[in-house]
Amino acid sequence: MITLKNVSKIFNAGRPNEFHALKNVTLTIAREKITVFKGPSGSGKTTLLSLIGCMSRPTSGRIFVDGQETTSLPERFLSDIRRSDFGFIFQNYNLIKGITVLENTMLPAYPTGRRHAAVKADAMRLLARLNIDEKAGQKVERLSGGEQQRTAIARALINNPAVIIADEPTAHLDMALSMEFLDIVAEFFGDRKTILMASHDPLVFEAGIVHAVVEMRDGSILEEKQIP
Ligand SMILES: Nc1ncnc2c1ncn2[C@@H]1O[C@H](COP(=O)(O)OP(=O)(O)OP(=O)(O)O)[C@@H](O)[C@H]1O
Repeated sequence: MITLKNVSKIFNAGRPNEFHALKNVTLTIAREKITVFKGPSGSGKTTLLSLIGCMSRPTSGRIFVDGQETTSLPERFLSDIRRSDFGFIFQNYNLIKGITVLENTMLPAYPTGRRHAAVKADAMRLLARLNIDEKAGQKVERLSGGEQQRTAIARALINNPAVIIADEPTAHLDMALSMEFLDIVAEFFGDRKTILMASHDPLVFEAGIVHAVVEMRDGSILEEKQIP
């Protein structure tokens, strides 16, 4: 379970361009469920996901991941948690050009100190399950959009994190590939992982696999809907 208590984020505090991106957000996110954050551009979805994923810190408020308060941890513990507990799928995939699908998939595992051969075997297994193992040796810049997405999914899974964070995962995909992404989410993550997605895309927030939709507006939560 992930809990946020009175979480606020102010950018450029004390300057003329001070901006309150999140205002006193209190929220409980169920474990092993799929939660989608929707809302207009600028409503705070990405800011919220980056705070939950320990990529930045709130200006005030507290965040707990499975009972552990992440907001009080020093940076070096925070980066350990970020690596072990969270997998990230970014809107533009953030794959590293010039290296292969396999190397991109293995990257988040390097700082964990796991044996190279074991990580490679896991990466190849994931790529095979995602039906992209034939491209393992190919540099990522030559992949199609759907293949880049599947590489990003494999990379997000390599450390077997409990939580997957996907920010606008279908933004660059056509309808068929967006549906494929949702099928992969249902098949791979099912009820074993906590999935948090930010999306404008009705295909995502109206998908049958989604358990909760949190609607955001101007840095606050407008509505929280549990889908039976
Ligand atoms: N580093 C920053 N400095 C200043 N303002 C920022 C910074 N990061 C985000 N913001 C502002 O905070 C607000 C919320 O941004 P955020 O990216 O969380 O919105 P979003 O709901 O994810 O939007 P989108 O759907 O367009 O991705 C925006 O107005 C944005 O300009």
